[in-house]
Amino acid sequence: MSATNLKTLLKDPSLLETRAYINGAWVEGSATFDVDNPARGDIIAQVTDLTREEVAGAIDAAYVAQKDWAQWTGKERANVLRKWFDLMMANQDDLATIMTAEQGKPLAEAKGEVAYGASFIEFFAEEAKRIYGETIPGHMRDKRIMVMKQPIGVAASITPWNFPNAMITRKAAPALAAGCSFVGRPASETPLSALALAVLAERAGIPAGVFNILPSMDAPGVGKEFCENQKVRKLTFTGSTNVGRILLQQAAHNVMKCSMELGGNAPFIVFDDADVDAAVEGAIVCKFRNNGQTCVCANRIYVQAGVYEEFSTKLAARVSQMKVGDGLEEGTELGPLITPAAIKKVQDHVADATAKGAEVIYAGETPQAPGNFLAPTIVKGATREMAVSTEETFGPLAPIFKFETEDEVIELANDTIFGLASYFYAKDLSRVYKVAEALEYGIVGVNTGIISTENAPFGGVKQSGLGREGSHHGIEDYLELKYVCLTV
Ligand SMILES: NC(=O)C1=CN([C@@H]2O[C@H](COP(=O)(O)OP(=O)(O)OC[C@H]3O[C@@H](n4cnc5c(N)ncnc54)[C@H](OP(=O)(O)O)[C@@H]3O)[C@@H](O)[C@H]2O)C=CC1
Ligand SMILES: O=C(O)[C@H](O)CS(=O)(=O)O
Repeated sequence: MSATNLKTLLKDPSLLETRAYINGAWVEGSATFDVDNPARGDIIAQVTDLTREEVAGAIDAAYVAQKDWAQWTGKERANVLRKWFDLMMANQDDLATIMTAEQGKPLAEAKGEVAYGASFIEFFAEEAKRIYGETIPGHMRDKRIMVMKQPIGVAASITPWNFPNAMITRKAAPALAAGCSFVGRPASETPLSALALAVLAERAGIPAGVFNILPSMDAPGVGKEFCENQKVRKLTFTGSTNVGRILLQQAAHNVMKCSMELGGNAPFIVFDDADVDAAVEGAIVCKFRNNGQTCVCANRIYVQAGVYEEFSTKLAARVSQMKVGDGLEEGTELGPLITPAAIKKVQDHVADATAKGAEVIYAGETPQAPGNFLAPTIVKGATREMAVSTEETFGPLAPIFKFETEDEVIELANDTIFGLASYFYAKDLSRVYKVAEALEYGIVGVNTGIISTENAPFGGVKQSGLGREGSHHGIEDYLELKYVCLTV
């Protein structure tokens, strides 16, 4: 397998930045860390490794810059955000190539993520002009009530490796639109996509200090700085529930306003009255997007007895056609997993399920190559006693559970600490309405396996998170309400 030689793959090699972006300057740290290509195992870049103290300096700059940024009119902020959107779309191919090289997803998916990420900037550029306050009838004859919405201040962001572009823009776009400044620490596996966003933010004219990208291997130290630094007023995190808990505990001391997009355990339910072929296609996109490495992927597939065999057979046949390989190569549908540890977690779930009675109905052939490849596995006869029923697999394992009744599957689907995304296929209108109401999740996909859009409020209930990202709701988390009581 040849070395990646990423710069040679780009139309604009200047997008491949390895320095931190702080206060409008590109900063070399005293140390660097390696970024590798999960499909080939080779090192593709060495990125500045900031210390907690250097991150604190970036927060100082963001704090100062935010005061002026908040004075810009909504339209002025909208204009630079729109330019950022236009630059992202003009550089979509290069941003996708950088993403595939560091994260592994197939190029087509990476291009899709760039467009998805850019859509949040486009959407919130528009919202920047529509941050309305209100007046409320006074409670006394000489009183008038006015409600203002003001930016909360410096917003700190910690994001995962699985969507290294969109998870950042889904936070930075509403933050900047609201008049906040932004300090973002990307995952150590995927800093290059974040730094390329900073290159384009600078070109768009976003003022120095308003948008900062702070690569660092010291995730715990940076997290503590974000939580303990009094100049930070907002923490927004996307990642596992375990890390979300740590951050919430740390943020409690300063009573920090937090948004949490955490882990999932999505049920994907197929009722007897479903269009089975549509359900199979929905299961493919829902289970195998990013090779199963998304928080909204189907983690448990429940199929009603009447269509259980038909669905299982058709799903196995469809998955057997999917190509596993290097995301930079034409035709690849399933890229590598992010690390060897991610492979082991999937293998452990397969071993646990088969040890407890599950039947493997498809096991793909993993390419013998240096990358973190793992071909998909489908099992049926899954039960709630198996790890895959309570733990998020985050990889290419599709466990099929059989169920008999609607009440039974609702109980099974809701029996989890998570509550992010859920999906079901059915035609009966009464069933659709009742099941959508009964599922304890922030998101319900009906006759679809993909729900991601900037137009909708994305987020979870229970231990899948706090707050919503996207839609007009998404900007509220970056605003404070101020009640002004006027005596006239
Ligand atoms: N609800 C949602 O929208 C999403 C949820 N997730 C969930 O995240 C998990 C997979 O993503 P993964 O990246 O492994 O999740 P992690 O929670 O391990 O990591 C997420 C981010 O947090 C950082 N981090 C890790 N430990 C700490 C700490 N103590 N303090 C501060 N930051 C820390 C990581 O840094 P580093 O990588 O450098 O260690 C990374 O940047 C799954 O559970 C998935 O469901 C993922 C994406 C979206
Ligand atoms: O990180 C994730 O899994 C994303 O939130 C999923 S989505 O927003 O692309 O659906």
